[in-house]
Amino acid sequence: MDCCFMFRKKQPVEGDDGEHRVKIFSYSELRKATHDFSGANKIGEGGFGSVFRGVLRDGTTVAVKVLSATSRQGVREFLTELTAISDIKHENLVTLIGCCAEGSHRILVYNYLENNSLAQTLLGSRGSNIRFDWRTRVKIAVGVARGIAFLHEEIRPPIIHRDIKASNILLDKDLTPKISDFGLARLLPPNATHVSTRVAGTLGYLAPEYAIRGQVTKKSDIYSFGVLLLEIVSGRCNTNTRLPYEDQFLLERTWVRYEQERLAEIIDADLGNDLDVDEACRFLKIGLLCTQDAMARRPNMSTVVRMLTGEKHFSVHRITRPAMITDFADLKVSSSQQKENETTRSSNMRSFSTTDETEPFSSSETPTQTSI
Ligand SMILES: Nc1ncnc2c1ncn2[C@@H]1O[C@H](COP(=O)(O)OP(=O)(O)OP(=O)(O)O)[C@@H](O)[C@H]1O
Repeated sequence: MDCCFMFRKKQPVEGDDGEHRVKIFSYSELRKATHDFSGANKIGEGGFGSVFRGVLRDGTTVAVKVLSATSRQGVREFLTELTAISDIKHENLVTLIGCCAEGSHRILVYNYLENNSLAQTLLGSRGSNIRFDWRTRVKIAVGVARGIAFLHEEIRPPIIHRDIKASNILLDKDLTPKISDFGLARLLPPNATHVSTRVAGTLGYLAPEYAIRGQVTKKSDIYSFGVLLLEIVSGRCNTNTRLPYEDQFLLERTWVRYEQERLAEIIDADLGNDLDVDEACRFLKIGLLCTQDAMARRPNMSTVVRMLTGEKHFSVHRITRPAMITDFADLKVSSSQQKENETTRSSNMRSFSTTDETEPFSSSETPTQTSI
């Protein structure tokens, strides 16, 4: 039998009254809903555990996430954390409906999103019937950016997602993007991270300071979003080892084309003529802005939203090429193009416009670039 667990918020969301409820499901109800967690009902497997499609007694279709790494957490502690997460509601975040914490079982119940993840639909090799036209991609990019901005800037304390990537962007029936897995890092035992368990699918999204030093800040989410944005515009995964070596890494490839002033070649060919090329190139440049090595040079998320929507216009701005970008001598470019690129590479930077020069440099980190 369902019941409701009354909780006083540990970490209140601004503007709320401090009182809220988390729906508690019994293990037997979730077992029934998912046909005993059958293989046929399994829709995914992630670093936190397995995900099953289920139908509740009232007919609601849900996604049931059976957590694997949290069994050491006590019921009260688990519910307290979950209560904080379930308070967080936004159009671009997956809604947590409730949970189960019986014995060693720790299970989360979410709204079911009909159109799967961006990883499976836009980037997946299995193909999908969804047509991601340009306006849909804009809606997805802006929606994800708004969801992250909400987590970073509108709730207290802010939530750093830590794992922004295409498989964590789910799509509802109208292709509205919903970010999943936010706040779940709090449910892990101390010193544990689910990221390392699925590093292959995550690696290309990790900011250098996160990958090398384990340093997690809002700016590491911004970096991951930048990579995701390149994927949305190009329609391809950030890493594709089936391509020739120089094309395998999307961020590198985008940099090469940017330096060659051939950025439009990065845009997904499937879009045909159905797009605004200038807007798509602007999105790619925002992706490059977000993936700069220096955290202070990456814009914050609400600024990214305004850049994407065109409310913040580019005038003069500089993007620094990440140190990891290799030398592209093996790329087949015309000799005149090559010459032109040499000049650009020697300065190890590129410029494009934005009306706000100050924002990306707002932290204490001093940029070392020269003026354009
Ligand atoms: N609310 C949901 N509605 C529909 N499908 C879902 C839902 N939540 C998860 N899924 C499916 O389950 C899959 C696994 O999700 P999960 O978030 O556990 O792992 P992941 O994102 O693939 O990997 P990781 O845990 O490393 O981030 C998703 O890719 C998606 O296909």
